[in-house]
Amino acid sequence: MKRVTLLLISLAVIASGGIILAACQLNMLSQFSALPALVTFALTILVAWLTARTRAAFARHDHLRRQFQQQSRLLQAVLRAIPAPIFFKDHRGIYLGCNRAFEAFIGLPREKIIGASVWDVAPRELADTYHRADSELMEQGGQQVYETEVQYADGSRHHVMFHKAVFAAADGSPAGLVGAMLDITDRKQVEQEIEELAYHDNLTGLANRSFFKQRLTEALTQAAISEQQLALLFLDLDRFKYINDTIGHAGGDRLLQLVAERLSCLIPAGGTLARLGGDEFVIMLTDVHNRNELEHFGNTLLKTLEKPFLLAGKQLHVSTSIGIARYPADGKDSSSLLKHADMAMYAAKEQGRNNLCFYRKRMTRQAAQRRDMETRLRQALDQGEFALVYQPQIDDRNGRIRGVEALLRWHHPRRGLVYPAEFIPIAEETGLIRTLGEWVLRESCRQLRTWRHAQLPNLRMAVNISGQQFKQPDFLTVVDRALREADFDPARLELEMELTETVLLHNVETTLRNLRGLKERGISLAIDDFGTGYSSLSYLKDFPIDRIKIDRSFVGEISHGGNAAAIVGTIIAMARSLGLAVIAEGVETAQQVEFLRQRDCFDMQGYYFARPMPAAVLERYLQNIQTGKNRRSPGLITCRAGLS
Ligand SMILES: Nc1nc2c(ncn2[C@@H]2O[C@@H]3COP(=O)(O)O[C@H]4[C@@H](O)[C@H](n5cnc6c(=O)[nH]c(N)nc65)O[C@@H]4COP(=O)(O)O[C@H]3[C@H]2O)c(=O)[nH]1
Repeated sequence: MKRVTLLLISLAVIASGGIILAACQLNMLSQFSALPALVTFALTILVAWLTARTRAAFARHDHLRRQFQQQSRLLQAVLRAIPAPIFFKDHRGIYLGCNRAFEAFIGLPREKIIGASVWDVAPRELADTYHRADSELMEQGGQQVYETEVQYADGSRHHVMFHKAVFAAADGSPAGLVGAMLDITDRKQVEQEIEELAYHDNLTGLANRSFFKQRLTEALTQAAISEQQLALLFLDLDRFKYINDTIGHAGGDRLLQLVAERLSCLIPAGGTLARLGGDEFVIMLTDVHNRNELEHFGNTLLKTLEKPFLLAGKQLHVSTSIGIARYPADGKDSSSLLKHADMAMYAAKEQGRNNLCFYRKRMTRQAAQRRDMETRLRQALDQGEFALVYQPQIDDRNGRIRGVEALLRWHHPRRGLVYPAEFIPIAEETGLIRTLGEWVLRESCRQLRTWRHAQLPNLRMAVNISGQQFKQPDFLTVVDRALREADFDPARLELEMELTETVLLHNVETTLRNLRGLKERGISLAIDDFGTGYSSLSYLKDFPIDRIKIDRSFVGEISHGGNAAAIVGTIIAMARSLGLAVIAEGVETAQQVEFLRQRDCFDMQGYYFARPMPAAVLERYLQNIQTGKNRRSPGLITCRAGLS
């Protein structure tokens, strides 16, 4: 019993770390025990081994404790350094810890957060949402990621992405969750900007074409389900290109913004306004009941845009053309509706602008013809389908032909004779006018040379030059080539141009250089269609013009009362005071001739005297003049309309 007690004491001493003491005690034990020395030795070894292990265990435990403390400090430092709010909660949703960023988000110190629930730190509604999300995660396990907008304690709002994950207890059961909130406000902003760019027009802030098409497609689906009507109004500002050239691009942009603002105020609920590009706007109206309602709305738009715009302290008047297409009558999908509204808008322009027009099926046919004309026009020159006709210009004092105006005709293989009003605008749009214009210039010069060789009277040749040709930097080279080829006296060439502000303002330097160059060559210049459009008096003074042509629309109205007679009288008086020659075109009646005579305007051109005629017919006429057969009245110079 005594031995056993001693042994136990030894072991206890060894366990308490006293290895030498234990060895002494074992020694003592061996002294007054009867245990053999070998057993004593074995016991001593065992005790020593156990002692070493115990000490190692103590040391390891101590090391682990220190390591744990160090790691814990490191973890705290890492958490503190992370700018994103981080928190952890137990399975009941009680906060176990968080970092500084989370304290800033909640607006409470860590001590107050730990031990609290989400309802203690967030407004009730938000707390409910967070709790729902947390419970879901705890039930399903794994991870949870979602985006939401949150308000920080300082009042600032942020877009955040929550990343949450469940952590497990030692037995593997879910013990709680850890969450991090990544601030994605900047990314959201960039995304929004990209979306803005993708869906909105950045000049006006309105929907752009692709967004509009998307909205339209959705609205069409809806309209099909609810069997409702829908309408598109396609708006295009009249003469916007001219306005843009006149007031500059910054002014043009500002005008478009003002137009967008005015239109925005008129869009009813459910409607969408978009800018498709340039000066094209489109409005979609849903739940449309009848045509009258649309017409009324369209007229309101026209009137609203008619009111002057204030730009850089100046009033600017614009007008608009509107085309209307309806669902389901005029198209069932977004592309055809847009196309048809666009066609109707073109028709509105053709009908004199500042107008609205509903789509009709024949417009599709006309558009196809126009496209066909565009294609054919490109080949027509090579195929020799163009020809010039010549309309005499008369000196009414003696009935002599002073000159002729060369007018272009297109002998279309299927359609027959096509007049310039139909194809010149297309040639101008497509740029083909440059080649065509050069051909006209060369052909008219060549014709004049032929007449000279045929000993026919000296004539002046008036050739129409499009603004586009005139703007070309190599325009003078083209003129020189035509003159050289025809060995032609430039003094007998008169170039007629509609010198609109657009032509003159666009690239003023080239325009002036070309005008001076023509004058240096002795070519005279006339302003065509004077009084219409935007020809302004200042050009008469600033540019080297020789002659103005009074537009036939005024001449035609002379005897109908109204302003036309006064305008014609004023143009003649003004031309005279500026020392310019003047010719009246479109003279059709004896009254008109008389009116012009009384105002000392003797240069005339018009059906009263002669229609435009092919060169061969004109030659016969000129020969008759020489032989005295056509001396009586200028009115006798006739030509069947079919020839013109
Ligand atoms: N109602 C009426 N009309 C009359 C009368 N007398 C002449 N006309 C027509 O008036 C137009 C006069 O030509 P414009 O003012 O230069 O107007 C021309 C001109 O601006 C343009 N054009 C014609 N040929 C050319 C060309 O070779 N190049 C360019 N760039 N334009 C051309 O096309 C316009 C129309 O030419 P056209 O159809 O040949 O029409 C011609 C002519 O046939 C009349 O008494 N009554």
